[in-house]
Amino acid sequence: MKLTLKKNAYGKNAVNLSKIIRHANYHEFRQISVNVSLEGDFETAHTLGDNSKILPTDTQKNTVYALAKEHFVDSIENFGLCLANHFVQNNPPVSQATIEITEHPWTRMTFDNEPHHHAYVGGGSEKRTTTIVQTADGITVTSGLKDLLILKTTDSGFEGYIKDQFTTLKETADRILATQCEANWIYTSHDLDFTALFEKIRETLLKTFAHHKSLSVQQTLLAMGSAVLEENDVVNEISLIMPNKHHIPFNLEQFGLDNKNEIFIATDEPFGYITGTVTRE
Ligand SMILES: O=c1[nH]c(=O)c2[nH]c(=O)[nH]c2[nH]1
Repeated sequence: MKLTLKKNAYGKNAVNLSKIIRHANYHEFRQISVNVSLEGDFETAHTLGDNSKILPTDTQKNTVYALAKEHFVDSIENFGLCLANHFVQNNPPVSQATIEITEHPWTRMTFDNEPHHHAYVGGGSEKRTTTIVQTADGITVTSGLKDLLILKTTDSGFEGYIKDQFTTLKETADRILATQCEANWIYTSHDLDFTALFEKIRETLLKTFAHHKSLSVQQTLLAMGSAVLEENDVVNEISLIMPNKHHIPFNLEQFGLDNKNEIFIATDEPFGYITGTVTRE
């Protein structure tokens, strides 16, 4: 029997790095987690144990720290582009480098409307993300956010669905809509103001979620993705993951009380899992 090694990749995950950028009048603090993954001509490492084409993952990790000194100065996208280019350009066996970066946000403490010089508060669950893929054919930049907790207390309903012998869910024209949103969008170029675009796209996602008269998570997901594409020529496609974090009205009638859509059980699991990709025709 002849067996072949198909797709293979290797790299270093969770290279956790923090950086102080000392400006004249304040310290900027950044914290990121980097995954490096290389693909290419690594068959003989698997078949013969010949490591002559292998750049050790330990070296990959060191490269992230070393290049951060000069090159992690603004967006995670620009740092990712620098890393991907380094691995492809300096290692002939590498045909594809994939760099994933997650940024853990820190914001400066503010007292009497004045940001403190060097003290920070963690940014909560939300994280900014990017994935850079570089091959001989080109570079793709996919950016996004994850663990963005958003909720609205009205302008959301869910009615008119299939009912069968197992249906117990009550139709509602007024419910809580809550999700832990992940979004990933693909840029048409790798020469952009990534931070300004991130802020703009995040704002569009939030604004659309807030203003949409939601008949379902599915409908809101499409509205959010469509708004991003309509407002940003430099985005080709966006994928959204919007788990439905249920808040179920609690039965107060058992205590002779009327629940006017005020008291809910917040349930973590199970949760609805709604995903979708919106693209240009
Ligand atoms: O917006 C929703 N979409 C569904 O598909 C669904 N299913 C469900 O039980 N509740 C909801 N809500």
